[in-house]
Amino acid sequence: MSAFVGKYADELIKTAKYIATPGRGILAADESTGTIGKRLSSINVDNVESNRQALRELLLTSPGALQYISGVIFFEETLYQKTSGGKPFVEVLQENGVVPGIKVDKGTVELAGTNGETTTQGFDSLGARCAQYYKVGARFAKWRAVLKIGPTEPSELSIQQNAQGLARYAIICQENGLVPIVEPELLTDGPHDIAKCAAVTETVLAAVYKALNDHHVLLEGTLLKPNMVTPGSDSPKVVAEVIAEYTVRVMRRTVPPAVPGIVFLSGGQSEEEATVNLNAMNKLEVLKPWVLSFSFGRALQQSTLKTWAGKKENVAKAQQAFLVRCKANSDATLGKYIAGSGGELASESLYVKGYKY
Ligand SMILES: O=P(O)(O)OC[C@H]1O[C@](O)(COP(=O)(O)O)[C@@H](O)[C@@H]1O
Repeated sequence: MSAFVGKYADELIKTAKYIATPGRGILAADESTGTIGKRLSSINVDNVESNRQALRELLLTSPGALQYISGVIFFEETLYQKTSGGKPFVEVLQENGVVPGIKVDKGTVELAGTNGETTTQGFDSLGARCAQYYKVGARFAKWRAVLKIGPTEPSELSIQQNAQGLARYAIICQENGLVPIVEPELLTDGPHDIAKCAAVTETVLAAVYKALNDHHVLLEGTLLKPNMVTPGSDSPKVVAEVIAEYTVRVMRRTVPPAVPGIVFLSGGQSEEEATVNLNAMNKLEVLKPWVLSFSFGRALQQSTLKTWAGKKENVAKAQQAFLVRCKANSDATLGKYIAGSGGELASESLYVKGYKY
């Protein structure tokens, strides 16, 4: 049987295509309570709901920024939050032509018998949760599978479990009207070189697309959120043009043209690195049948977070920093970013060894 064509098929295709509009990308503001706690503690701010709300309000009401953003991923708590003036965040997005999205996974657990490999949880009542999120305005979802590169990793077990998980999640979303963002992230930790990352990313993506096909997922109504292909964190760095060449080659070998957009995660790269790498991919003169854009968390928020530092009097300056990064990444989706023009804090490394999300 070919792809599932449920009642939402046309809408899914339209939404996925809209999110993948050149010049726009996704703000990943879906940090779970634990993850946002780490970000807030880096600026000495308590991880309480009012502070989480304040940070998200700062981002979403940033003057001019949303013109560069086509979708925002929320954590469940944020989906139901409002501005201090009482307007639901979902409405703020809708008024600006931005699609609200929701993280539906429930984090990772260790696969027994492996060297710390994981699978992602969140299938309990997933269909009902998706239906409820659709009711309150969400139109796309995200589920993150995490794999690592090591001497014997990723194992076949981890590749298969994570590919099956992503595919099962994707079809449940589509049955309920949400465009699934399929996110198989290979962590950057390790001494491997870029060729190794390329080989492993290729194998993992091939398994993911086989599983999506097996589960009858409508590819036109999906988006892919992969890691960029880079050397491991303990290996010498390479220039953006090399990263672009390896990354686009792997995508060309594995991602069907039916997929409208590939929205990269930033995975601990500095804001500037992530933007420059995306820009280099879009400058490559080879056939790229999908839009190449961003779904950055840290690489869109870091200088904003630092500038804000939890203080009301810094909000306007922090919003200015956010606008600069949004515009920089928008330019990068068009291959028009001028390196170094994206703010002074943007080159700071965001990599943390063995980072637990
Ligand atoms: O563990 P969590 O809380 O789901 O967070 C993982 C984060 O990683 C992402 O998938 C990608 O974020 P980065 O661009 O910072 O790597 C975000 O969408 C998400 O907030």
